[in-house]
Amino acid sequence: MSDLLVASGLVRAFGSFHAVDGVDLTVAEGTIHSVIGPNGAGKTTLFRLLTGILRPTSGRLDFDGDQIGGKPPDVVARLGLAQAFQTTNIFPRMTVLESVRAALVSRHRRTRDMLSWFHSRLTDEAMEVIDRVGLSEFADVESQTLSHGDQRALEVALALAMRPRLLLLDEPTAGMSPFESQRMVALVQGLTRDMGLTVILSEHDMDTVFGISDEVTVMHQGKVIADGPAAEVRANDEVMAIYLGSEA
Ligand SMILES: Nc1ncnc2c1ncn2[C@@H]1O[C@H](COP(=O)(O)OP(=O)(O)OP(=O)(O)O)[C@@H](O)[C@H]1O
Repeated sequence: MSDLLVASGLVRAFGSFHAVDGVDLTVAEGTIHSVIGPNGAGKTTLFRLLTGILRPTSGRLDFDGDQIGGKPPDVVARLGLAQAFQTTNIFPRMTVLESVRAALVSRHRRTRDMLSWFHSRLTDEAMEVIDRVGLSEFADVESQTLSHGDQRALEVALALAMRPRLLLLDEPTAGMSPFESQRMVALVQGLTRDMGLTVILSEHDMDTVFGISDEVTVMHQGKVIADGPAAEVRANDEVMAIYLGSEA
């Protein structure tokens, strides 16, 4: 398996405070890789560095051979690294189909010159993505009326519309019922199994993390304190006792 993403000595400072403090991270293609750690460990800041929302203060970030550190989010997304964001409240009155079509339009950049064949191709492509996340029966439903779990699935669909090779998910099961969480886990596993997608996720629910991940990286105070195969990290008593506490 080749390495799709490699971060080396990644630092992001806010004034004199290092929210991400010399992080090394290697993510192999086709794997599910979780980044965990207590509140304030630096996970969200790390994700913002990966997607280009934040520029690294120093360090290197390579995605499939391209140095992406400091490149703007649209460039990073076009290279194939996309994050599912909580965006369904931006256009609450759009239907599921309209939302995914809009995301596809932004990828194709053909807004002005859309012939009818392009419209129908776009609809087919959108329906494919909607089907992938299990929302076919809700294609014509306004996104604001979807359940919380289905809204998160739509957010994954909007990211998939960018045809990413690497998908970032920040707490994908937050606020979900156990049933909704199981569906999200199955969706993420299907994306890697069927589409060969690589997934990096941050998650507080340890059952989800160790149920789904190939590799786990543990952060604390901006630094990586452990990483490796999920079973090894889970067996690391020090990590479990000190950093995961009663959640372990
Ligand atoms: N823009 C900013 N300016 C100053 N400090 C920041 C900024 N963004 C994050 N921080 C600080 O960096 C540290 C890491 O925050 P971050 O949100 O990355 O942690 P996290 O691991 O995602 O936490 P959580 O699990 O609570 O979401 C925190 O102490 C936070 O206050």
